[in-house]
Amino acid sequence: MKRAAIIGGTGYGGLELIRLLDNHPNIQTEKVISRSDEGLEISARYPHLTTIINTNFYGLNKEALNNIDVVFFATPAGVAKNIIPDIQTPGVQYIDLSGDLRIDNQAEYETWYQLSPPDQSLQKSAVFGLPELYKEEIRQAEIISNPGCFATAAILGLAPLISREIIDPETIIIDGKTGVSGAGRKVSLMTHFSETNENIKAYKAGAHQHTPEIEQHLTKLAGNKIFITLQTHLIPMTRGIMCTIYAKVKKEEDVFKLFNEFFKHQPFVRIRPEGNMPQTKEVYGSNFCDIGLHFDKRTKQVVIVSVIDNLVKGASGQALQNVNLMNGWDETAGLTGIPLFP
Ligand SMILES: NC(=O)C1=CN([C@@H]2O[C@H](COP(=O)(O)OP(=O)(O)OC[C@H]3O[C@@H](n4cnc5c(N)ncnc54)[C@H](OP(=O)(O)O)[C@@H]3O)[C@@H](O)[C@H]2O)C=CC1
Ligand SMILES: CC(=O)N[C@@H](CCC(=O)OP(=O)(O)O)C(=O)O
Repeated sequence: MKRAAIIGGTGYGGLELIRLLDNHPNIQTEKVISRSDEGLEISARYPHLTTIINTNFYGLNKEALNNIDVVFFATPAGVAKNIIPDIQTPGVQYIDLSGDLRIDNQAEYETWYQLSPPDQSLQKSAVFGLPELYKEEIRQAEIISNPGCFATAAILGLAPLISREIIDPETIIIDGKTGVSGAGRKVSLMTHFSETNENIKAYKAGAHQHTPEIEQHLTKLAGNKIFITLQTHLIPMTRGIMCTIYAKVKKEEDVFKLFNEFFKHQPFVRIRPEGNMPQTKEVYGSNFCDIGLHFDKRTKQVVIVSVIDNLVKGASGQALQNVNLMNGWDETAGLTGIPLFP
């Protein structure tokens, strides 16, 4: 059994890791780390874990990471980039759920995250953990930069079309919608019940930090610089992300065949038949990304709907999928649960 430590274990990403690791045959949660709840019994903070997790939160210090094989950072941007250089030990695997190591260009990181950039050699040593595009690199990695939630749904929805030059990249519009757990557990006006319930709000117009991440990977697929338009919306539900993506087709092809072919060896991507668009509930609690497509012959517009659970494929499930690959385990280990429907 490999032993995992979760830094930021009081947050939603950390809690989701605890839930998923509990069902894993090869790795277990050894230490859950929190600055605010050090010493407290985990089930006292989270009664849903009563009789399941019988340990206390550890503080954030080097000793807490002794005899640990895999360290997950379920912490805000700005944390992992500063801690990893201090603690990095050969043979230990590090998975960062934040955006710290996702952006290749330091100036871009500074602009979009409003933080000083990570050390360049650290950033370059991290592999972007999107298994559907980078499986072989992930198998060799020691540090994983786990993708953002909107970025996961958007890149998977666009990758087949971009790599085959089916669409005009200048026409890409990504309309993203997320449930409130995407903002984490910290309290804020953004997710205040009375301002979220029966409401929908567009946020981070022209300023969403997943924009450069999506552009970076579409650019790699295309071989030339791609800019996209991304507008995110907060909607009154707990989990789930839907990216509805629009683009102009420049080369007509059977998009269903193309998507099925592109993802045929990817266990967590499911392509819907013609006319069948996925709903967030159909992936709730699971590591699936479900994709539906419509091509309008009159307008030459393709519409792609890509849904994930932000906490699973959008964060902790994808992190575990990466750990499975890094250790040569079955890619789906611990991730085979059926979505919770309804
Ligand atoms: N929620 C989501 O759907 C997704 C989240 N992510 C990313 O995953 C990461 C975790 O997100 P999420 O769990 O939602 O966030 P939360 O706000 O729910 O939790 C973050 C946790 O990090 C800890 N923390 C905060 N500041 C620091 C610090 N300076 N040093 C060490 N620990 C700190 C806190 O624990 P404590 O104070 O107890 O130490 C807290 O429990 C973030 O980077 C987020 O952007 C990525 C994709 C999707
Ligand atoms: C509702 C809400 O605020 N969602 C967050 C989701 C991003 C996230 O969780 O973090 P990363 O940037 O590390 O991927 C947002 O849109 O910024």
